[in-house]
Amino acid sequence: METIYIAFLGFGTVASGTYQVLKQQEEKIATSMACQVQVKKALLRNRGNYVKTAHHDFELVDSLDAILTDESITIVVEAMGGVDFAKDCIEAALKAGKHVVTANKILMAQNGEELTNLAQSQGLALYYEAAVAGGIPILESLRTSFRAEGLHSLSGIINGTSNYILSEMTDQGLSFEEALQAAKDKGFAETDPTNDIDGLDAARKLAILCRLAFGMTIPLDKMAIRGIDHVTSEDIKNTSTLGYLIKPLATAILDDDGALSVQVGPSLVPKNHQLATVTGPMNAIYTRGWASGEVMFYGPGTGALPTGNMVVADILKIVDALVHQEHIPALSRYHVPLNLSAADREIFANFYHFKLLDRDKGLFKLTALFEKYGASLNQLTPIGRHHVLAISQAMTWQDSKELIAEIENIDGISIDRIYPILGQ
Ligand SMILES: NC(=O)C1=CN([C@@H]2O[C@H](COP(=O)(O)OP(=O)(O)OC[C@H]3O[C@@H](n4cnc5c(N)ncnc54)[C@H](OP(=O)(O)O)[C@@H]3O)[C@@H](O)[C@H]2O)C=CC1
Ligand SMILES: N[C@@H](CC=O)C(=O)O
Repeated sequence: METIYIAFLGFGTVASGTYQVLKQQEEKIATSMACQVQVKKALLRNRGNYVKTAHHDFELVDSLDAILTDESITIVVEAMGGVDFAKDCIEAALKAGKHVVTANKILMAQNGEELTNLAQSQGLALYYEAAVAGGIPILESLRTSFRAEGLHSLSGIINGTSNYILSEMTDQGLSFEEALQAAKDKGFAETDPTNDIDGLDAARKLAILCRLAFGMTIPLDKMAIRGIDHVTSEDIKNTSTLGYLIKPLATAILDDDGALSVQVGPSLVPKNHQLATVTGPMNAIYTRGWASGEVMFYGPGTGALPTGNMVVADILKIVDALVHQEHIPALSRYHVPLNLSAADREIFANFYHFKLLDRDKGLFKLTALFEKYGASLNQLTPIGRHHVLAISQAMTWQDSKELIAEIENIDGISIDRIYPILGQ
């Protein structure tokens, strides 16, 4: 039976999960693929950090060349993270004629198009299923199962740390700081959790999703990105009384003219919506399409085995094509020129949390202002003595900012919060 050899670049959480799946399912893989898949080498930066307790049957090497010049190695798995060195390694591996699998979301969000083009020009695979929502096979589903679908929108909970933090604040009454510490203790958060909290991690994953779902490559500076660190327990309580949960959502909505609106940030999800059931560190991607209707993909967004399972799926896709001498399909969609919403990051609906210091005077002025912007105060609920919550439909982000600026100038009102609402 033929053997296909692979090499790891880095051997941390994802690589060791990948190795574990390959070893544990060795027989099943060999039988179903009519081919054996074996790890031959792993590039390590610091052998001292390598966990010796794990049994391994591959060679540990210190230089990339030891992998690139080994002609028996067909597939390179980049599992180091970071941008510059990882990019150099992937380019070098492709130029050396090796197929590449990576879980690197930062690199694939930033340089995905360029690297995919390089792989395609070489007739090689560059697969990165594990880069978005770790254990959920969403990218391949978008590429294959939704090939003929015209998606209208995609909303995802694609950062497990921020979902865990907001869930703990909602369900256990923890403060933001307590919930963040718990996320660190449980290993969901990155070593430096800044990008989990400020929305950048989810924005990178959304950029990758949009390439596969809508064919558009979106630079991160064109997205409206907000973090979850300003969410307070009071907001959670107040919005809950109105029937909403605050969730870390990444959303892309395509309008009838083909313009995409993209945003990431804490958003209000009606309690009876499927995305409201996605709690703790779990991830989900909810799509609405012309033909498929509503579909939700749900699963773990992180962890050695779930993520390793997706890396193995990418490896086996390549193995399958090699064994059957088939063309290697590119993990990309037809390219559509970037077309962001004319209204610049339109938000379907907004939620405002006001403190009316002088209730009667404030309310009068607030209603007049909303009228001026063509928005509606369609849910106005006093909470406590001076709090009022209001929801206005379908405002643009630019209008929202202007409205807020005007509100802040009114005596007797202080605006505390603004949250978008998941489009119904
Ligand atoms: N963990 C998860 O659940 C998920 C991770 N990912 C992505 O997968 C990738 C890997 O993540 P993860 O496994 O968690 O990271 P880890 O930190 O656990 O592992 C990274 C490994 O790469 C090694 N490494 C880093 N830089 C170099 C280098 N210059 N040369 C050689 N080896 C190097 C590290 O070595 P050393 O020990 O010396 O630092 C370590 O062994 C990242 O891109 C991450 O974003 C994606 C989805 C989920
Ligand atoms: N820190 C990330 C891990 C996976 O990408 C998250 O919390 O989702």
